[in-house]
Amino acid sequence: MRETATIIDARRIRVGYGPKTVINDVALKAGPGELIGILGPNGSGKSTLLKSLCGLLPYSKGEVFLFGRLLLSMSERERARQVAYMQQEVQVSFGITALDAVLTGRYPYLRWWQNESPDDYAIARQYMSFTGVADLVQRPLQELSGGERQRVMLAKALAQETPLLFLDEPTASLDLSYQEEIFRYCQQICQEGKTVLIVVHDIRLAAKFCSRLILLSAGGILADGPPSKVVTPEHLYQAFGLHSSVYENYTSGQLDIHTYDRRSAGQPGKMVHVIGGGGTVGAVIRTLRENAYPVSCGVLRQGDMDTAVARAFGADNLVSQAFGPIGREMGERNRQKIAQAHYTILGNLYFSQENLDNLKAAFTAGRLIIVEDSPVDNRDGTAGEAALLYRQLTARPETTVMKLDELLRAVEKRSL
Ligand SMILES: Nc1ncnc2c1ncn2[C@@H]1O[C@H](COP(=O)(O)OP(=O)(O)OP(=O)(O)O)[C@@H](O)[C@H]1O
Repeated sequence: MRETATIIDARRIRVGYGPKTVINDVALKAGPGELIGILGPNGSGKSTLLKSLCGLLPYSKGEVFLFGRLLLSMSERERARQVAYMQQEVQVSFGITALDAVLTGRYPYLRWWQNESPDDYAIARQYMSFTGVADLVQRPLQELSGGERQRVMLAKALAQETPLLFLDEPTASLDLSYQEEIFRYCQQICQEGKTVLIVVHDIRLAAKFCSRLILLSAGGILADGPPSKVVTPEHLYQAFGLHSSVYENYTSGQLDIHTYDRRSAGQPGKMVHVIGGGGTVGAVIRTLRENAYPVSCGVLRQGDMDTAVARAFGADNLVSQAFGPIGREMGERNRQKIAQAHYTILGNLYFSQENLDNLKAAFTAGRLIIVEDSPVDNRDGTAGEAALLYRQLTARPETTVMKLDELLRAVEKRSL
C-alpha cells in the first residue's frame, strides 16, 4: 500500500488498563475501501484495539496516525468527523427517543449553540430507514429490543458520515437477515471508498464479507490478510485451541469451518486408506480424521463430494479426471497407498467400468473393511462383472463387511 493511501497507521502500540497491558506491540495499516474484520477469542483485546485507534483509550507506547495526522493531536470534534465508533454495549439515557439517539451522530457538524437542521433530520431518518428502524423514530430507546437498539445505534454511527467506521460487534443481537444486511452495507460503503473495521465473532460471516481479516490472540496480531490466509486450522488452533477443518463449501463456494473435539488423547491412529466416490465415504473420512487417524484416499474423481471432504480434512487424496476409467498410473498409486495402510475401507459405491479398478485394487489389501448398506446388485453398472468381483472379495478371510453406522462407531471408539 502506498503511504498516501494509508488511512490508519498504528505503529507498534501498547494499550492497557492501569498496570495491565492488553495490546502489545501491535502495528497495522489500513487503506481506503478496506472492510477489515477483527477476530479473536474473548478478552484478546479487540475492543481495546478499536478504542485506542479512535482515541477513546490512550496508548502508552507507539503512535497512531489517522489520515497522516497524529491521533493525539486531533480534537474530539476533529476525530468525530473522521471516525464513527459503535460500541458493544449501549448506555441508554432514560426518555431519549430512537431518533434523538441517531441525531447525536450529527454533533461533530454542529456548534454548541446550533440545533439540528432539517438536513440533519433527513440524514438521521435516511440511515434509520436503511437499518430498518424507520418506524421506531418516536419510541423510547430503553423500550426497544436488543436488536432494534443495535440497529438504531448503527444508524447513529452512519449518520456521523465519517470516512472511517469502527463497529464493535454490530451484529451480536441481530437476526440472520440483518447480520448479512449490515455486512452488505459495509461492503457497499467500502466500495465507495470508506474504511470499516468490524469486530465480529462469526468467522464464517467475516470470511464471507470482509476483504481482510486480523486475528488477535493474547494481545498481538496472530494473522493479518485475506480470509483464506487467516482462517486456517493452524490459526484457529493457536487462537482458540480448536481443532477444525476449513474448506470451500461445495455448494456455496464460501469458506466453511467445521470444528470438532479431537478424541485422540494425543495418539495418532493407524494409517487407513479409503476407497470411495459419489459422497459414499465423506462421513468415514471426517470421522477418521476427527479421531486422529492418518487417512489416504483413492481413486476419487475431480468434483466429487468425497474429494472435497478429503481435501477439507487434510486426507492424502488421489484424484483422477472427472470422467473416464482410472488410468494405469493412478491405479498403481492407489495400490501403493493400500500397501502402506493398516486398513483399507471400501465404501458403499456404485460400480461402473470407470471405477472398476478401485474394486480390483481392493484385492491387494491386507485388511479390508467393506461398507455395505445396500446389495451390490443394486450398485452394479457393469452387467455383473463388478458383482462377481465383489462377492469374491467379501469371501476372503482378510475382509470384514459392516454397515456404515457400525464402522463409524468403531472409529469413534478408536477400535480400528
Ligand atoms: N475498563 C477496563 N478495565 C480493566 N480491564 C479491562 C477493561 N476493559 C477490558 N479490560 C480487559 O482487557 C482485556 C481485553 O478486553 P477487550 O474487551 O478488549 O477484549 P475483546 O477481545 O473485545 O473481548 P470480547 O470478545 O469478550 O468482547 C480483558 O482481559 C478485559 O478483562
